[in-house]
Amino acid sequence: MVSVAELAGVSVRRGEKLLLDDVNLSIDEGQRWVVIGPNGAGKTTLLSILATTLYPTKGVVGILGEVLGAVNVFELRPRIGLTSASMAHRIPYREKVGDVVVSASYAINGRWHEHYDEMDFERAGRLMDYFGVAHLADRTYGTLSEGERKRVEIARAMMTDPELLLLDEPGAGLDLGGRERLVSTLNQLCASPYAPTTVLVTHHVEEIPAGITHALLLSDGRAAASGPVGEVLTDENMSAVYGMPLHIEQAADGRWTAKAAVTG
Ligand SMILES: Nc1ncnc2c1ncn2[C@@H]1O[C@H](COP(=O)(O)OP(=O)(O)OP(=O)(O)O)[C@@H](O)[C@H]1O
Repeated sequence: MVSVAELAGVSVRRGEKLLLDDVNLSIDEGQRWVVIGPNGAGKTTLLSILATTLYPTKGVVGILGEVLGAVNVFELRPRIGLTSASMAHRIPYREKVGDVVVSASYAINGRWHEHYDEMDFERAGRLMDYFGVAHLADRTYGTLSEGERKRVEIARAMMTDPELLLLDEPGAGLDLGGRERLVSTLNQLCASPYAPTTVLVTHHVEEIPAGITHALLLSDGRAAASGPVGEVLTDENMSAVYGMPLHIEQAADGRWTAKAAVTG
């Protein structure tokens, strides 16, 4: 197995607070991970480390064969695709959708005078097609619905053909239709042998695509459980982390549901 990310004894401290506390994690090529846990558990902090935008206070982080702190992160970042609320906020509202996607090859927000090859435009076109936003190529990003934006952001994150794809709460703020379209897109992506190793952060088990293979359950900065998704998303683990009796189920089509367990 080729390692894509390896965290050994990783802690992040800010003042008195431990945002991550001695986290160990090993992500291999081809795996599809979900990171789940209550508000403030450290999910975004963990994703920022994987995105190389945050360094740990303690511990060692290996990403794509390089050690964080001993590598030029600007060379590493094009190999990592990221969608997150803070990335999305940096996309100019007046930028055309086609330019939002193609400009990822220069790792910039907003086109200026860069030169793009025909191949860049072809790839952007194929990705917009794949994520169902090709018809929006000439619209400005600011005029899109939340669901359309999320799919454009994922197409953009895939533009550099990343080896690691990080998706931070892509379902946040979507209505039922938008969420279902997104899950269906992610199902397709996770099932593809050509898709990069993926790490998805979500609050809702209903948003976990069927092809997810592994899960990390974070609680108060610590890894409460990690490993194959079926072994991590159990009634016992989820109830302990959320502090209430929960019942978790995976349907035959791979979709997960969670609800309060009926007691008494
Ligand atoms: N600079 C900072 N100083 C102190 N505490 C911080 C700082 N940055 C983040 N935190 C705290 O660290 C904890 C983890 O934050 P993080 O955003 O990683 O959690 P999360 O699991 O992504 O949360 P959510 O589900 O609410 O998005 C939170 O309690 C947050 O308030």
